[in-house]
Amino acid sequence: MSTPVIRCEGVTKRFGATEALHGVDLVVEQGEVFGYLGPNGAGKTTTLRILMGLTRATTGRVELFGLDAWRRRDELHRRVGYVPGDVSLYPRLTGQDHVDYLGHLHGLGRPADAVELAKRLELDLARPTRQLSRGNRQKLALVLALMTRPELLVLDEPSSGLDPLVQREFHALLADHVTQGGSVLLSSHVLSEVQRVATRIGVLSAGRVVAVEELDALRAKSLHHVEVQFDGEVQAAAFSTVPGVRDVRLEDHVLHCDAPQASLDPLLKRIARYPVVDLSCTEAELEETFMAYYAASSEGGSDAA
Ligand SMILES: Nc1ncnc2c1ncn2[C@@H]1O[C@H](COP(=O)(O)OP(=O)(O)OP(=O)(O)O)[C@@H](O)[C@H]1O
Repeated sequence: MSTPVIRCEGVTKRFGATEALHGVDLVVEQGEVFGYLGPNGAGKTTTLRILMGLTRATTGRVELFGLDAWRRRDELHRRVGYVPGDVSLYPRLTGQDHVDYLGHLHGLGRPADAVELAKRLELDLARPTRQLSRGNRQKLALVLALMTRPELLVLDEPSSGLDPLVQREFHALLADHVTQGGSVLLSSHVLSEVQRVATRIGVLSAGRVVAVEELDALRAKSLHHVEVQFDGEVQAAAFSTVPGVRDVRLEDHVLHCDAPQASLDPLLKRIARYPVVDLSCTEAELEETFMAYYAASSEGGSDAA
């Protein structure tokens, strides 16, 4: 197997009395789009800053392409494009000035890619950055990260300020990056932001990775809302005992419950034991499935952690 693009083992990070990370293990393989999910304060930004060599892990092993993320950070910066959550730009310089400066640092001259990328994201490179909205600053940071054609993109909540059409183009850019052999780590506090692009997700809760899952596996667990009207009295226990079925409620002979795909067949067989008047079954949003499985483990991931 090839060397992972990212490998974290037992990573802890202490800020004085606060321990932000308590033994993070994470592996991202080449060609993956990995969604790093967690509530505010869970430690996502801290992990990303450690990966970028901007701060040092208190303990543990952190490697990019098999190289130590802290000791080899200068060399690694040339291979990684990073978009932080709070983009810092020179206020008086235009987007094009930033492009030219970074192009010069990377020995790229005047990178034509940047103009094309800006066009795709509908960004005007001629304006001084102090005039740019939050979304446009994010777009410029993305252009700057992508124009050097990095092997890995590390993105901290990258699309939160982008409108839906631009988000679609942004996802297409990520897909192009992966087609060309690149990899992506993107953090977010909502699944909906990463579900269209990520192939795997890791869930960070209060400084610990509590789950890593293929997105397809999460889809297979996808909850269905089931509602059944019976012709007479039934007992909740008849349905709550079906494995996987959750949140069983009975109101006036109407059953409401949630069931993952795998539980639908046994649940329907149980329902069929009673006279049914009406029935509906609708698939929940993936975000809802995600919250149902991980909300409990994500509680307590606040800034007070
Ligand atoms: N420089 C610092 N000094 C002290 N505490 C810090 C520092 N940076 C982060 N923390 C603390 O570490 C924890 C994790 O913060 P971090 O910013 O990594 O979380 P996050 O998951 O990125 O949250 P958000 O989604 O709100 O950006 C928080 O409790 C935060 O207050």
